[in-house]
Amino acid sequence: MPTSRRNDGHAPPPAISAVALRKSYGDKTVLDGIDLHIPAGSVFALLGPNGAGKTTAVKILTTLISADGGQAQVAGHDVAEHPDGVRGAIGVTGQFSAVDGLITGEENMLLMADLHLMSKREARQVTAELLARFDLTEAATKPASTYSGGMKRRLDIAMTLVGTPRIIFLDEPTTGLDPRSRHNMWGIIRELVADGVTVFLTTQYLEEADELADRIAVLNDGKIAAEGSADQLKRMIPGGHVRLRFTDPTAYQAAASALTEAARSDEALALQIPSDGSQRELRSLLDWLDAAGIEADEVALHTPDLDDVFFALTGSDKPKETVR
Ligand SMILES: Nc1ncnc2c1ncn2[C@@H]1O[C@H](COP(=O)(O)OP(=O)(O)OP(=O)(O)O)[C@@H](O)[C@H]1O
Repeated sequence: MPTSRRNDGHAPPPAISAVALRKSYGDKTVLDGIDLHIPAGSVFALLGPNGAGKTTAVKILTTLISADGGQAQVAGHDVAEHPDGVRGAIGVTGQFSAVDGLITGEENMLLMADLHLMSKREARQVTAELLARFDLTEAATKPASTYSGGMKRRLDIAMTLVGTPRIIFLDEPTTGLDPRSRHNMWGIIRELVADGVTVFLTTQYLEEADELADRIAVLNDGKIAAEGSADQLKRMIPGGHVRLRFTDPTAYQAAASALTEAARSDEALALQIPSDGSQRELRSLLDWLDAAGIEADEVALHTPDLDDVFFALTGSDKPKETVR
């Protein structure tokens, strides 16, 4: 579910925008002209298969590398012309965390506060507040190397928040976390957005984009293959169907001969009938089965999910076990 707040009905000015952004490594074009328009206070998810260029896009927008072409503005600053302005407005937690394992969580935080030129008193106060907010008070005096993966990610985000950035880049924030830690992280991201922070997220998890993002862009072959809300993307591709499964081969054959538009699976005694998932279509199918005296043992409705969209747009095969 999207998490951003929009109270006044007006489109807020973009927190991040890019036009025709390009980047190549040697003769490999990684970004082939991408446009972005990310309103302040929203969550944007950049999805793409491994190697699609997600991290490259994050690196350009966070001024770590420069683009070969195009323009980008972050927090109103041009990334090429005013990188310091961009850096002052953003927080970044990447796949390579800034956490130093040899020192304690608290010391990591104080170090960060030092980098932000805070007074000792302010540093201690901000550190205590953030450690409490991220449920790290108890572990504060233990070396960060002893933390679990979820605790390290929480510390990483807490360190990012020391400078109260208004725009946060999260490069695969939940990769490698167990489901509980992942859900905790989603809660943290929702809280950030509730405070008005803009979140630019890259993720390999379609469910994560579905849960958090107001808008999702699918990066493929250096271009944005599609962009929209999760619902808009799901509507872009066909794939909704009703699946009928039989145990009686005669009933299966009778249904298969009459329902000519159905895709057959003779081995599984199953039929897939294209459907928009509406009550009307479902009722007419069930009425027809009743009238014909055919009984299916299982009726299942499949509406396209983000997985279908992703696999359709990136041209990759959907793993067999997720085909329903
Ligand atoms: N410094 C570099 N020199 C040469 N090639 C690079 C460099 N950095 C990235 N690449 C290549 O650019 C492509 C995009 O990489 P990038 O890390 O942006 O992808 P990604 O979408 O973030 O992938 P993943 O999901 O695996 O993290 C890859 O083919 C990668 O090998």
